[in-house]
Amino acid sequence: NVKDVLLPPSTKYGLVFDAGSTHTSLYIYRWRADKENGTGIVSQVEACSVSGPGISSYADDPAGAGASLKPCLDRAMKIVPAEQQRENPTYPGALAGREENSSKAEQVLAEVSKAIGEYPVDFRGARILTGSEEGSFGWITVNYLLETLVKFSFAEKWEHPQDTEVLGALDLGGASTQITFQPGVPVEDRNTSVFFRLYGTNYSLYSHSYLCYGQSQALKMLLAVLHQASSSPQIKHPCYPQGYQENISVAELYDSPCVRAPSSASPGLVLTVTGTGDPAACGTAVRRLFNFSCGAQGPCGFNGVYQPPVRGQFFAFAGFYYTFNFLNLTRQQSLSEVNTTVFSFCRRNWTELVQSFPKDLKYLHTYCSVAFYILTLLLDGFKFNEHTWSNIHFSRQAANTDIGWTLGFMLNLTNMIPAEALQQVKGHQPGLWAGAISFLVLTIVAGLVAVFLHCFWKTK
Ligand SMILES: Nc1ncnc2c1ncn2[C@@H]1O[C@H](COP(=O)(O)OP(=O)(O)O)[C@@H](O)[C@H]1O
Repeated sequence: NVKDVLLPPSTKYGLVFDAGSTHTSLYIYRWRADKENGTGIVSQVEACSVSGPGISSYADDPAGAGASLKPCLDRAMKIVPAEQQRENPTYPGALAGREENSSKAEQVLAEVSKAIGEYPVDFRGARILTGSEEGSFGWITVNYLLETLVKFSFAEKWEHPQDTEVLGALDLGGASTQITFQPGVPVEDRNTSVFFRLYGTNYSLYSHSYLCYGQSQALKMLLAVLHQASSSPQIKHPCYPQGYQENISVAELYDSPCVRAPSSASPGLVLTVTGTGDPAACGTAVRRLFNFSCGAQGPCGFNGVYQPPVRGQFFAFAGFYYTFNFLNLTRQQSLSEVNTTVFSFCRRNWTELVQSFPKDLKYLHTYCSVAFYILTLLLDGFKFNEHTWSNIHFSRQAANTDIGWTLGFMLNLTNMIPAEALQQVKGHQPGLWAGAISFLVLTIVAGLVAVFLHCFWKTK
């Protein structure tokens, strides 16, 4: 078995931080050499949520970012056996985000590295992931976890993993969204082309990350569009439930580069946003966030970005999952059933919603907007249609492990998915084995910070 051969001789742990635009988590992974029990595949032990918002919110308080990680690091130290912390104390680190040269991001990174340095782990430094890496590592995670499922369900296929169709990955974060898949045609635009050689097989992927098209920023853009269409500080919001009302200042609404404030707007002005619960108008408003015309340069996603037609099965996770899960739409319902559910949800009034879902108040007012946003993004943006719709699997987890970039990042860092076919390495290059295994022994910490807000603040 491919994966068995690569395993370290005992249980190892890897820690990866994911500091997103809206939240931060520490993922604790474990893998073992034990053939009978789990055949050495990586599994997630725990995902610890750092209290408070994403580390990126700490751009003006880098020390606070370091301190915010401590409860999760303490938790990890309880899980990873003490002797392992000292014997195998290497934890590579990384920082998820966009702009490597943002000085604020660097400061946050430095503080975070300092905080991790106080723990008995060998921290290898954090770095910022590009949007394309975020998409690609998500794709590796999905396909690593799904291969495992194939192994157990379709032993035959496992013998010939190259016969198994890889899955595409759809990730909806707070600030950006990524689409990554293996198209049936050559990728014509080098900027969106990603190449991997895994287990001796070549994968030529399409991957693109759309900045500002994550869930939180999209909702902000939507509100800005509605504000600019209204001539008064009273904004009617067709995607918010009837009876829902909130106030937001012009300064808060335009605090990100995803939305450009009109010159006439005075920052101190407070806007009153009132829900009208009108699904048809909501759909129309959401479509205004996109430019769907492709121009002359061939197939595209949206805003003129090249994209070959979607192909194969897809996993849609993070923001794609949360809202669809809330609406009970993660069971492969048909597109028409999804539309009916979303329309009728959008017509429910706020008082009734609050009574029905008292535990979901944090996001309750957003579910209609986000449902329309997801439908528009997938159908008009990524160009799924009523036939390919059924190829999208809305999931948070596979094999008891959260789907996101962190696992793929760790697998890549620890070289757990080798580029070359295993027989070759095994048969002819024992030295590489020692190298691979000792590298595995150097466990992990990784990941920090989607630096959106920094970038935003920096560009301000
Ligand atoms: N339970 C939930 N219901 C609805 N939306 C959610 C829920 N949890 C998180 N979100 C939103 O989903 C989006 C994506 O989440 P996540 O992938 O954690 O973002 P990031 O990593 O960019 O912080 C964010 O905008 C976040 O606010």
